[in-house]
Order: sequence, then C-alpha cells, then structure tokens
Amino acid sequence: MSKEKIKVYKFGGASVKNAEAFRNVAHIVRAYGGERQLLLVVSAMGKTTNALEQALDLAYRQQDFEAVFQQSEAYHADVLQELFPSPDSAAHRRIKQLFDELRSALQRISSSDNYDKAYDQVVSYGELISSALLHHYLQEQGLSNTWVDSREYIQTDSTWREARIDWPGTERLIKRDLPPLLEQQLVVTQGFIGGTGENLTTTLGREGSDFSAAIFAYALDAAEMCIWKDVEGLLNADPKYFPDTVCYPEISYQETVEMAYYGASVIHPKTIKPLANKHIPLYVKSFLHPAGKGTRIGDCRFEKYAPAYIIKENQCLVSFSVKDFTFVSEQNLGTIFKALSEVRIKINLMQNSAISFSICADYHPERLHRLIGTLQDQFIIHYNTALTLYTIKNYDAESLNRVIGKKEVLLEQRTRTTCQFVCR
Ligand SMILES: Nc1ncnc2c1ncn2[C@@H]1O[C@H](COP(=O)(O)OP(=O)(O)O)[C@@H](O)[C@H]1O
Ligand SMILES: N[C@@H](CC(=O)OP(=O)(O)O)C(=O)O
Repeated sequence: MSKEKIKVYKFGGASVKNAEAFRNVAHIVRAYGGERQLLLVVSAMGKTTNALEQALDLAYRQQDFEAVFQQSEAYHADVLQELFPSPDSAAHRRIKQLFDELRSALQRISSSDNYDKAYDQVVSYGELISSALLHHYLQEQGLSNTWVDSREYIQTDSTWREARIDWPGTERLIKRDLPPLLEQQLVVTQGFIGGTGENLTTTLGREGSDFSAAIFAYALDAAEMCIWKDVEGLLNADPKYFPDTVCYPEISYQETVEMAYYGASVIHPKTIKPLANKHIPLYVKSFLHPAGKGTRIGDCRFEKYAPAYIIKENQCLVSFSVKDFTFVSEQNLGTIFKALSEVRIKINLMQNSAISFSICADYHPERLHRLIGTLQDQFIIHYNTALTLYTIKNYDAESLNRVIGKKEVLLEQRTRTTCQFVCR
C-alpha cells in the first residue's frame, strides 16, 4: 500500500483526560480513521505533565514527593479501573510497572544532578503511561494496534527539555520500520519525547506533542495530519478570553505559523514547518464534535482574514542601557543575545533606542536573575513583570480599540498587518 495513505492523529491531554475521553478516542478512530493507515500520537493525560514537574521539583530539593506522586497515580488508577474492571489485566500490570519505574527515577534524583536532564527522564513518563493505556484500551476494543516507543525513532541531541531533532536519522528510522507496521495495524506512540544516541530520554519543549506528530507525518510522507482539540478548529482568538470567536474553515501555513509564533497556544509553533515542507495538510478538529469540518491548514492564500487576537500573559519587559551613554552597538547587542541564549530566555518582542534596548519575554524569575547576574557589570538593567503581550494580526481600528481600550501601554510595535502591545 502506498505511503500516501498514511494519516497521523494527535490526541492532546484534554482528549484523554478521563475514561469517557478514552472511549471517545476509540470512537473517533473507528468512525473517522478507518480507510487509511493510522498513526496515533498521544500526550500525557490531562494535567499530568504539570504534576510530574511538581514531583520532580520536590525530589530535586530532596523534599517529600510522595503526596504529589500518589495523587497522580490515583488519578491514573481511577481511569484504569473504569476502563479495565479486572485488576489482573495486562493494562494494570503495565501501568503499575511504569509507576514503579517513575518512583525509582524520582528516588534516584539528587540535588547535584543536572536538573534539565533529570526533568526529561521523569516528566516523559506522562506520555509513556498514557500511550500504554491507549494501546491496551484500543486493543480491548478490538482496534488492534502496536505500541511504539517514540524515543527509538525521534532522534535528538541532548539539549534537555528542548531537544533538537536529528532529521536525517529520525526520518531514516521511521521510514525503515513504521510503514510495514502501519500496513498491518494501527500504531500508537507518544508525543513530546525523543531519545539520544546514548538511549537517554529527551523532551521537545512543553506542548511539544503537536510537533512530534508533525515529525512522524513528515518522515512518513503522510497524506494528512489531524490534531484533535476541545475547540471547533483554529479560531481567531482563544475562546477562554474572547466570547465571540470565529473559526477559520481554511487558512495558510504562513498565517498559522505566525499565530503560533505570537502565542496562539492551540498549535505548537514548530508544528507547521515540517508539514509545509512536504505540503501535508493539517486539520484542527474538535474531539467533542468530530463530525464538524474544523480547520484545514495548507497551501492556500486569502487576501483578507478576520483579525486574530493573541494574548500572552505573565510577560516581563527588560531594558538594557549602556552605562556611559554611548549608543547601543552591534557589539553590545551581541553580548545581550548571547546571554539570553545561555539562560534560555526567548524574545517575544524587542525594540531599541539610542541608548537602550528592550525585550519582552515570558517571565521566568530564575532565568531573569541569572541574566541580570551575567550582564549587570556592563548594562543598567530595569524590568517590569506581570505584563501581558497583545498581538492583533490583520488589525483594523475596531479591533485595536476592542483590545487595547484604556490599557496602559508600555511598549508598542506595528507593521502593516500586525500590531503588538505590552500592557500592564
Ligand atoms: N486561536 C485559537 N484557536 C483555538 N484555540 C485556541 C486559540 N488560541 C488558544 N487556544 C486554546 O487552545 C486550547 C487547545 O489547545 P491545548 O489546550 O494545547 O490542547 P491539547 O493540550 O489538548 O492538545 C483551547 O482550549 C483554547 O483555549
Ligand atoms: N504533555 C506535554 C506535551 C503536550 O504537548 O501536551 P498537550 O498536547 O496536552 O499540550 C505538555 O503538557 O507539555
């Protein structure tokens, strides 16, 4: 069978948050996935990744992580119990084994370990557990499938927590093994995680499962990919902030990548490039209303899109001034960029004047203090926190007024199509 027939479905945390959600996944796979070879990429259940981060923090500080661990274990046990009433099923044994491994991993952590490396070894269990559950549940429902360990396929370097993909190696391994498996039956694998040449686990960045699915779709030359979400499709704003959103029936890769880059959290920003490079359409659909049309993202072009509103909270605005009133030079900027990269602060917006340079970034107190420590001898540094970055794409007077109104604007930037405001 041709590879053109392969389809990749990604199910995020919200779509596997309880037993009912797992039943719904089985329904979607049966009702909509049938005519093609299907790869399922799944994230950790509900808010499991946050819980594992909390357990890791406690373990790293040599504090008691048992309560957090047991809460997560009990959450999974409830779902397991509802899906597999018999306690001696293979699913129960496998999940118990994974939680035992996770507890040992947490117990082994010492405060002298590399935190980011330990993070990847621990937090990856969320996806290992959810994918094992999905594998057993689909199996039990008569949907035969193979569980595949994505760490053996998504090959990365050891940039812990934000691993970089070895594209040729990853593509070779996926192409070698997965098409024959997919010809036989469904394949279930994990989002978010990869592996190094030394068989250590890495993660691809928070919310990275969309990206994982796109990597598989790319390497498989899939016919299409679909991410199943709790919204109707790609909307012109997050419905958690705006009551009257509109859903784009069709939108271009470029428009989408820009929205994701500016912070539309519905799609991980790295997802689009691999798909666009191979012209693989991406569907965003609702797992709550799977028969809905959703959004098709692809090679299309429209003159006029509805204004899109993107909100990024918990921002900080940092300004660097040169101490002796000389201009901010390329050399100074080079020093600042190098320090930002070292402490892993990503710039969301930047602006310079004659003697100062400002950036807006997600607020990570510990990273910011390390940055200040590195640069305070050379620059006068001021910062504000608790700010919000508003981006309006395809703006007009009405949309600007709607969002900014009487807010206090600390920094503003406009192009012909996009407006950005950092507000208190
Ligand atoms: N432009 C947008 N269109 C649709 N949803 C958006 C948009 N911007 C932000 N969101 C938010 O993204 C959420 C879905 O993404 P996410 O929670 O990451 O899904 P999952 O983790 O299940 O994959 C929605 O519930 C919605 O609040
Ligand atoms: N579980 C990871 C990866 C991920 O992509 O999750 P989700 O698909 O639920 O956003 C996270 O929470 O970051």
